[in-house]
Amino acid sequence: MKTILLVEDDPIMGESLLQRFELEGFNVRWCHTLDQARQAIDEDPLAVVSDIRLPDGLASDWYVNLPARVRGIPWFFLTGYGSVNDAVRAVQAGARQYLTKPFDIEALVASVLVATSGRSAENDVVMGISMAMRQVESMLQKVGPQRVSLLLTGESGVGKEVAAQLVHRSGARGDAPFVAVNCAAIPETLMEAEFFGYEKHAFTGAHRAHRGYLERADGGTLFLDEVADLPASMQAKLLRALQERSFFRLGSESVMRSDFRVVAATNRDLQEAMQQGAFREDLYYRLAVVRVHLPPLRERPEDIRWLAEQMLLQIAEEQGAPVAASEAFMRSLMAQRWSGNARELRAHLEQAVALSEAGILDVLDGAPELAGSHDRDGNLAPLHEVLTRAETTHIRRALTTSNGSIGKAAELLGISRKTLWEKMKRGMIEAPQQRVNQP
Ligand SMILES: Nc1ncnc2c1ncn2[C@@H]1O[C@H](COP(=O)(O)OP(=O)(O)OP(=O)(O)O)[C@@H](O)[C@H]1O
Repeated sequence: MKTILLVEDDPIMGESLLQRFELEGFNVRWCHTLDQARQAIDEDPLAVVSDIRLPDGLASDWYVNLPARVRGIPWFFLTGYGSVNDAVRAVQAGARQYLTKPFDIEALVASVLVATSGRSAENDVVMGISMAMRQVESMLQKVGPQRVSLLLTGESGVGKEVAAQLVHRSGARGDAPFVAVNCAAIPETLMEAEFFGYEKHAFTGAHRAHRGYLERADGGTLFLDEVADLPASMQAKLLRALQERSFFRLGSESVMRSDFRVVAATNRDLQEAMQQGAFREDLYYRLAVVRVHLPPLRERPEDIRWLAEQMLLQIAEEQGAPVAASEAFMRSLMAQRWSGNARELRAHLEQAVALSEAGILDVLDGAPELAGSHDRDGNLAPLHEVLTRAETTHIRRALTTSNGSIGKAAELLGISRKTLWEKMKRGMIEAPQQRVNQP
């Protein structure tokens, strides 16, 4: 049974939380004192929602002294203004989040739902909780096991690769390969060799044989990102290989066979590319047996909070240290447009965590450029220094969001490529390495 432990001595607050969580289908065990809670915690609830100050003591003191296994349950603390420090201490010891009263019940419910779905259901939501993304996700799960070709469309950073991986997981054996190829990042001269592989001595510099992407994807998924960037010659060769399900390594005459599913992705308008003759129609129909469009984040604001919470959990796991965000911080995220979509959100969160104290995110961390607004003696820094720092931070953020592409970053920033170059040179900012292909 999905039980939530609610520890709250205020009868009105307790009653409304009880009703709200029951509405979500949870069974709620409501305790009014710490003493009652100490007994109820042994019933292994899915999550705990607890006030800090209770008639018989501080819930945060109780929490920090619990064994790690119990602290690993998702705990949410509700605090009045006076007990924020206690809540922060609890978060540092592993609690999921604290919300300052008066808080938004919907926000608490959304966070609890995210935290508990990961523990109870095998089929977690992966793409988003908005209606649009739920439809996307159910479509992906439906086509998963069918091994038909799939074309994912949507702006840069919306999560097309995440979608491709979901399809891969829902269709293939657990250990089947997922080979991701960024078609825009491979020089045209190397393309054939990278896709089809080559034999030793096939060309000058081929010191040993090499398995191409098609071969490596055998039994699994070949993910062709930025597929619109495939040059015409490669489009023709790829089409042939897909149709015949076979190909030759460069320098070899023996036919290679490889059985894989193709998932292609593009942020460009392929219809237009076809009309202009830049993309082959026959290849399009080969790739787009099913077409799924991922809408931009600004069209589904209800996913922002959900995504941010997923990402903060991932970041905390990667860093091996707890991360928690205040409600004000979450609201500041929801107020932004995220033209770089999930990728921009992720970059923003990583930066906020890096600049935060002990992984606790508050509104100021959402504007990290202000972090250096005082010198060591506490004096205000000159305006030009603060502005320069803000500019540098923001340019770095755009470059991360654009995956290192200067053209895209300039577009996001609303300045010309040349201006961006100049600013990067002046601020000694280097573009991060573009992600090439990760097998
Ligand atoms: N549903 C999600 N949950 C968690 N993280 C996500 C989700 N969707 C996207 N992200 C994160 O956002 C970033 C961009 O996602 P992804 O690479 O899938 O976008 P994309 O649409 O393939 O971008 P591009 O078109 O530029 O290749 C990644 O860091 C990814 O982990």
